[in-house]
Amino acid sequence: MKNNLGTIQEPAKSIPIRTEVDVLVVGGGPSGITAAMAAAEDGLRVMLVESRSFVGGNMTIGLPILGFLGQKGNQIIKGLPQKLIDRLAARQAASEHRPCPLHMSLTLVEPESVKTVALEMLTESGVEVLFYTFCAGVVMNGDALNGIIVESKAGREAIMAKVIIDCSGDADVAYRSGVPCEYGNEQGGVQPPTLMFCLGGVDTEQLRLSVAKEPRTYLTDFIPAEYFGQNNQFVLVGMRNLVQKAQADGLTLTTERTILITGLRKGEVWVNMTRVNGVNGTDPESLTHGEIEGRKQIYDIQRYLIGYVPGFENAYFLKTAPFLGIRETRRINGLYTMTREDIMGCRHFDDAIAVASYPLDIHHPQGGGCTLEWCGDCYDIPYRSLVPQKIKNLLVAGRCISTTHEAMSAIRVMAPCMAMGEAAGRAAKQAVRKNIQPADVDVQELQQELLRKGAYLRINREATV
Ligand SMILES: Cc1cc2nc3c(=O)[nH]c(=O)nc-3n(C[C@H](O)[C@H](O)[C@H](O)COP(=O)(O)OP(=O)(O)OC[C@H]3O[C@@H](n4cnc5c(N)ncnc54)[C@H](O)[C@@H]3O)c2cc1C
Repeated sequence: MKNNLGTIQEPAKSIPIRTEVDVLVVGGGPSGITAAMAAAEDGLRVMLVESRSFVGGNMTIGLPILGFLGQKGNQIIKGLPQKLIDRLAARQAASEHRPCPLHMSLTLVEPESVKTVALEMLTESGVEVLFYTFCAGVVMNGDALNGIIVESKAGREAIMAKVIIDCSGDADVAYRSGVPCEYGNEQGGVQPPTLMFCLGGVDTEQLRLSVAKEPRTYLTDFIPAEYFGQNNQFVLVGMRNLVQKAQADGLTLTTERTILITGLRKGEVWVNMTRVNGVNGTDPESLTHGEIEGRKQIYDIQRYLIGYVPGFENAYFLKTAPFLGIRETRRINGLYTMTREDIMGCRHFDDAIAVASYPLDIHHPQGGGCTLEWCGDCYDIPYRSLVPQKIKNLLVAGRCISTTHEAMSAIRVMAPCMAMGEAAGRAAKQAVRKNIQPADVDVQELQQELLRKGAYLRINREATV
């Protein structure tokens, strides 16, 4: 509460039950899409509730998918996430997994196609998708959930489910049902959000060849200049000297670095350079401030790119992303909390359900800086980090699983989020079939199923085909 206006008593009332399902997935971002598809694979009744009018979450804001390849160059995310990429690639809407010295790999996707193709795959899997519906509460039964309460144009309704998978990114279901959650670092600071935007008319050939030929003028972070000589689709991070020059010339730029992502369409570049520190992604007033401030920053960033960066001379504004990109909010306390040491120690877990390799990548909650640290190989994501404390029939997948602030900065990228979603969906399916709780799922059986279905794990057990 930010004011002293007090509270009112909302009168208790009966609300209709919209439907009853076996598995309910809340949130249709990278983790929710694969969670729902996996849970529905052999006939369970699965519903996916999404507050927006499309699926994809942050896959629709102009970002490359990071995390398919590991630091040694091998592919570590396969299974359903790869199936989505294959389907997109068949429509020229995804690139191959391109190696990148900074990000390990990037997989470019066309945001509008993500919305269409992911929705097609969900409906083909038999998932009932419900758009324009926000999960606003929970229906508790002791330490279990009977369902959730949703708000929509139809008013307030309940959706009942045997197992719920929270893929909201913000742990909305977990938080509302009383799972203990953390927020940000020790001082409560979270990574800042970014309103992505897209420019057209960019000569990306001139951009990359300028960097390759004049590395001292166009200094890049971590990615050697030769890389740009050899790759025509890329993420460019750096040119700090140009940002400083533009700032000295009077432009307002809130980040220290230039971050550009080539689009799949010729001449398109997505810009990841707005930053609004201090936004709380779980508070509408703070989110609104983020949208207003992010939008305000675009004008000077555009002037900077056109005035200082080669290839942007004829660039023009195309569009902003459909919403402010939120990097970090709540994280659940689960049966195991992943730490920085797990990431940097390339830790193996007996209950591994996914393998990731993305570095620790913290956009500082204050200032415009960023810290990156690589472990040199891969680390496992344990099943226990998807199982929340306290509430029985709930699983969590995506960026809000049980990690520290630092570990979250590594596991948050979209390929591992999709792999977690697939594992959570398969675990939920097993829980419903056996009438057991997610915490009691036979993890070896889950791992076998993941391997059989094409996922990648570092365990030696052979998949029984
Ligand atoms: C600016 C920015 C840059 C990034 N850069 C990259 C990058 O380059 N590559 C990369 O791989 N990753 C990147 N990330 C990280 C990555 O995008 C996210 O961590 C990842 O998308 C998280 O996936 P998710 O499924 O957990 O959640 P999300 O992608 O956030 O999806 C959550 C979904 O749930 C829905 N939802 C939320 N609450 C409710 C509710 N109560 N009821 C119903 N629906 C709800 C939302 O509408 C959304 O569709 C970046 C993130 C940001 C913000």
